[in-house]
Amino acid sequence: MGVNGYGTIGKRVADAVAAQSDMTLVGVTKASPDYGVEAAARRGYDLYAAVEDRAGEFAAAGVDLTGTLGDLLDAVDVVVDCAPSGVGERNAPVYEAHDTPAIFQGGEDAAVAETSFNARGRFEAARGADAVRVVSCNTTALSRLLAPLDETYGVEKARVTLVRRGGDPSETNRGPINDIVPDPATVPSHHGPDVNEILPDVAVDTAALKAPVTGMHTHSVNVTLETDPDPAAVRDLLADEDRIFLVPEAAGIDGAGALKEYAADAGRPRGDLWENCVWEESISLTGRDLYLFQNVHQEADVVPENVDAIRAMTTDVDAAESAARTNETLGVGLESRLGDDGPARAELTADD
Ligand SMILES: NC(=O)C1=CN([C@@H]2O[C@H](COP(=O)(O)OP(=O)(O)OC[C@H]3O[C@@H](n4cnc5c(N)ncnc54)[C@H](OP(=O)(O)O)[C@@H]3O)[C@@H](O)[C@H]2O)C=CC1
Ligand SMILES: O=C(OP(=O)(O)O)[C@H](O)COP(=O)(O)O
Repeated sequence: MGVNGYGTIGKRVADAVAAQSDMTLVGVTKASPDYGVEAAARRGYDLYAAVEDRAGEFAAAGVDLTGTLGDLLDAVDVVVDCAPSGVGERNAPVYEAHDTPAIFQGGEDAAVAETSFNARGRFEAARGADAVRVVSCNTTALSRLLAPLDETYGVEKARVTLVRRGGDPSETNRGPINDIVPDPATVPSHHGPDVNEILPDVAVDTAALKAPVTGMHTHSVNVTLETDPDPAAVRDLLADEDRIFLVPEAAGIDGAGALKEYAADAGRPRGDLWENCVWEESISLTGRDLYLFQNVHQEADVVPENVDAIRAMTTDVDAAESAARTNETLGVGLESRLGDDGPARAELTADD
């Protein structure tokens, strides 16, 4: 497969694909010969020009290219488009011209693909598809949370407030710098309808803000269930989800900064958190109303989803097996030894 757009998401998807024994990363593309080319070179990834007219910039910078986007498309059985939001849609005709199935990201409108994708909530719809859209980080996290709740208890209505990061750490041109703003000011935000691209029968209203932070998004979640389980049962249900990390109260992790530090200490590449991070002590019920807080690492949580989307499109591997393979190769499924289910100190290994 190939990655068209070796940026924040693209470089992570490239590494995740390269780690799969049943996949081959043929190469990646960039539009400009900036520092990202060194990351690709260190990993031995063949580099292609995303924009043919700009290939000369690479030669001028002394950067060797293997070819252009067209060459890459002719060499792969699927391309993962990780271009900036809205650019993927412009790339779609090129993929079609090369008869190369494509995976798009959440910055594209749902109409760019035959189906939106989330391994937990909507896997089979991507089987054999020519165009699939992996929903964005927020929608990925909400789909992972609402799918087991709806399956087990029924969801009467979900209401979520999203406090989104203003931009990624490397994006110095974004904000807000000194404000917290409704974004969009209209309610509901686009996130609810995006969740319905994955879980069409779940009623969910979302309201979104942007804050002057870069590390992670934070969700304040309220779900009215159709039954009234006890909090321990909900906790156990979420604990069984490999892509949900229950942050134990005893760990003293109080926000994104500590979460990212925890991930780095755990040896995660780039300090990435592929999992939803749910504060365990926040899980509470008032009658049928469930409440919890979760953090979302926007740069990372869509990465295992892209790997599973490739399998859904190009193989007959089922959802459970694909997720198990992806989780095993990447090491998805954080558990703190300070939590009830965590490995005892004696069981911890250097890889934990
Ligand atoms: N960042 C995030 O938090 C998340 C992003 N997404 C989605 O993922 C997608 C990518 O976002 P992100 O990784 O942040 O973007 P970045 O800006 O970090 O990376 C975009 C990459 O695309 C390359 N590029 C530029 N123009 C083209 C083109 N015409 N064709 C192909 N590649 C091109 C850029 O090359 P160069 O660097 O050389 O200019 C860069 O490598 C978007 O749809 C976004 O909405 C989804 C979830 C979270
Ligand atoms: O928050 C995100 O998308 P979403 O809010 O549309 O779910 C992604 O992190 C991409 O966000 P950006 O388009 O502000 O970089």
